[in-house]
Amino acid sequence: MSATVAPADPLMANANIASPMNVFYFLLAPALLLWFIYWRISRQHMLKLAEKIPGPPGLPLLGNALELIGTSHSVFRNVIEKGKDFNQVIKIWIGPKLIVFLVDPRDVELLLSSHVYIDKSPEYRFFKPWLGNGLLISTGHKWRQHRKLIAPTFHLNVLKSFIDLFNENSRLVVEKMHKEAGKTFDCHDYMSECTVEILLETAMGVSKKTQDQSGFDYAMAVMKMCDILHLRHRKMWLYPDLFFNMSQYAKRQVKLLDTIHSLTRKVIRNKKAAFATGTRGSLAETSIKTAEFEKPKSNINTSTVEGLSFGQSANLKDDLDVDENDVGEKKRLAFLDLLLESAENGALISDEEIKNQVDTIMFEGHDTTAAGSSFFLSMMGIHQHIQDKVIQELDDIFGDSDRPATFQDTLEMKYLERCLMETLRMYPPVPIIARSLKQDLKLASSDIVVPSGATIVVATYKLHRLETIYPNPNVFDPDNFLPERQANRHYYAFVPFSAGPRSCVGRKYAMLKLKVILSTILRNFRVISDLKEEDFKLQADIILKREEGFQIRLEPRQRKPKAAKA
Ligand code: HEM
Repeated sequence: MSATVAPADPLMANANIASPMNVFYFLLAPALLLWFIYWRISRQHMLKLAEKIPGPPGLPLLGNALELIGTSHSVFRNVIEKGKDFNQVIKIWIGPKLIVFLVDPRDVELLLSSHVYIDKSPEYRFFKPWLGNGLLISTGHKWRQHRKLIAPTFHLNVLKSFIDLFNENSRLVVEKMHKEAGKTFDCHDYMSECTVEILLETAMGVSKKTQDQSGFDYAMAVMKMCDILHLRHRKMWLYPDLFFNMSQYAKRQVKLLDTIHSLTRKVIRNKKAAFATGTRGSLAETSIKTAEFEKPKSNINTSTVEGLSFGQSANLKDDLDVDENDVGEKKRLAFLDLLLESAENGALISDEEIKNQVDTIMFEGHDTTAAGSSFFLSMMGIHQHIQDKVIQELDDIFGDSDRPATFQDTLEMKYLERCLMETLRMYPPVPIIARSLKQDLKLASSDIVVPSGATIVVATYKLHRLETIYPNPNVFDPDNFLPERQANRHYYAFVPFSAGPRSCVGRKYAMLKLKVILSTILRNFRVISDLKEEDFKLQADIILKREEGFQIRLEPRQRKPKAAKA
């Protein structure tokens, strides 16, 4: 038997029905419905245009999201496999998010050469706590202003003055590698440490002489921060800040960022004090001795593909390609010094922004070069006949001397340069470049219009392996970068450093540094790899790497004296 108990006071019953919670739920349902209708209508344009873009089939609501679950390597392999059926443009859905991949150089040109499509995709926000509004993620007026300020600090004339530091650090890494001789080891650790050390000295002016424990801690923290960022890109459940902040990685990130930002602030503080007391020279270890600038010999650097020496496709000019004379005496300053001087003169950039820019350079300059050099050494280890030719070239330049490399020597490393470019073709350290579209983009290769609101991606890895552009694209062939072959290719068919207004500002720096480090290693060792390229387990979190590490062996080698000239 059950009894229904009537409320003693009917007024109380009405009050319960109209309680704030009930009103909230009562209004929530129609509000959600209205929002959903608005959301659907606002996406009509995108959905309509997306229908015309080819892509693999997906599931309702989830789209292709399930294909991005698995180990980093299996996801990479899966994506490459699925992409084989599409040679111009591919669409995927990750839930409600539309992502469009470009692989045709004409479309890539349209996107990268534009001054309109310069906004980075939302995933770059993971970098925010570290890099703030640095060059990599900023946009609009701020980005333009800072890019204009920073590009001249990477001018070749400035970079030439770093050669001694590149040599010194290369010598140190060779010394350290000697203890690995004969053993199989992961060369990435060595390349990583060496590049951070070089950046500390060249970008921030923290010299080894004045460096204390904080310099070492900083280098370690930069490397570990990169690991956390990679991990966050790999694990989708860590995408929302809410979940990430609850994870152990967030706590670790806070500690690492404390180490990193403390040193950046300290260096900026010291340099500013030195500026104020007029003792800048002693602290700014990287200041430039203009008298040391060498002019290249007239027969060098005049080919139609001269840009190659510095990682650019033929005929592609950007804001790093100003004439030597365009960079006046005042601009011949190292990175941090120039930024501080600009701030001193009341310009454009606050202390916080300077910190963001220095942190950005440290991040961008580190992992990319470490991956590029490790892939290069792996390639040398696998392709012995190609390594023979590089070694021959180096012996022709240096003979049995162990003198440091000069800028002039780096220009003569033509074959090594081709091997480096071929490495960047097959294993571009930045395997995709992503933008957020704020306006529709009509493609050049077809009638397709990519709608605003989509994330648009240049699939560099795939672009660099198109059979229509590179015959035998999966074969390591440095002759792909012979001047005549390069001249006959679309100049947006090779974009390891991106291109156009948002191209890599450190391109020339990277090429010069890599030539010095890699030539120094190959003047001292022969590289051997027991693994073949088919064994590589590639993973592309942010930077392309090998899941199994970059395993190589080194054997000390005897340099040959220069052959007597006839
Ligand atoms: C092999 C080495 C390198 C490769 C392959 C590489 C590649 C790239 C690519 C593809 C971009 C465009 C990224 C995007 O749009 O999402 C980029 C941007 C950038 N890179 Fe590099 N990079 C390398 C080395 C360096 C070095 C050594 C530095 C500094 C010392 C540097 C500093 C930067 C900066 C500041 C940007 C942002 C530029 C802007 O948005 O205006 N990079 N890099």
